[in-house]
Amino acid sequence: MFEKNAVKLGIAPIGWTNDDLPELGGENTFEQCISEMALAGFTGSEVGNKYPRDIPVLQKALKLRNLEIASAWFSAFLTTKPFDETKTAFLAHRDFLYEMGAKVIVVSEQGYSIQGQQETPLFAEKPIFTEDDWGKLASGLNKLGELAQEKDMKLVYHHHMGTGVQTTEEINQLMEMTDENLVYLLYDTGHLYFSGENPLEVLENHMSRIKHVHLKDVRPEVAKMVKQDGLSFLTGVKEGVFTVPGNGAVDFKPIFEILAQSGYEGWMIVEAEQDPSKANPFEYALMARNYIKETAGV
Ligand SMILES: O=C1C[C@@H](O)[C@H](O)[C@@H](O)C1=O
Ligand SMILES: [Co+2]
Repeated sequence: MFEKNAVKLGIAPIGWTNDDLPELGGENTFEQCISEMALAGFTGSEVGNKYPRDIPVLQKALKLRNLEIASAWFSAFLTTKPFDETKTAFLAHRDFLYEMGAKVIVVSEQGYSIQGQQETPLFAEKPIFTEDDWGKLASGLNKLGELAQEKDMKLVYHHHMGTGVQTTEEINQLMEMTDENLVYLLYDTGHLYFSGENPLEVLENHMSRIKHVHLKDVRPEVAKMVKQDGLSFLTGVKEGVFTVPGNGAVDFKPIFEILAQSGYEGWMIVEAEQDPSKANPFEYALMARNYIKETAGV
């Protein structure tokens, strides 16, 4: 399957403490979270709201557990705010990640996004970008991609439910409109499945630009309920739409095969936001680790 040492496996803190819904996992500490990640067999993580921002403190806590920072989420507002506002915030984020040794920067456009709105129906009210929005987004991302390149880092774009870049068509458009040497793609299995896309089609279309992977699974009955009952993204999360790979409807076997055959190198991050009082994060982290070993051989 994968070449030896080609991929590194991480897990996002969002299963322990959820930045979008701070009431989920408020009781879980930073130390518990990173200790359980390491104990479950992961060597990397993204950054959550409980992580110390003091670089030496964070580095020491991670080193003790043989963990690295793979990346962290950045919200861009290229369609709705002056470019310089996003640029200033991006530079601070980039420099923090650079100091932490990360090689990729996760960026998602949040202009007009409904992902953080508790009551807005996800499928009915998803934003659709105008030509002007697309132009601002593409040129802004190219500029941010250049800033990432200054530090020998890569900008990886996170397509996301409830945003203007969600569907296969929108991902294709973004990839066409941006510079292939400046803007790369984060491939998130769960968002594609939830949206009703074919995850394999997106993988095959854009393999050469995929430089970061989120392994997220979906409980199909909850996804169906969110669509039929006009629920919001966050209600879907609270109801358990997402879970760890192997516990839902996404077929990971062909996904791992294509990634491996294409020579993918980089992080695969398990990312399963769900209510930790219903889905014990350590138990689910172990389930994910075992499933990846069995299915992907890493
Ligand atoms: O990468 C991600 C970060 C989260 O904040 C987001 O809402 C989640 O769904 C995701 O895929
Ligand atoms: Co993700």
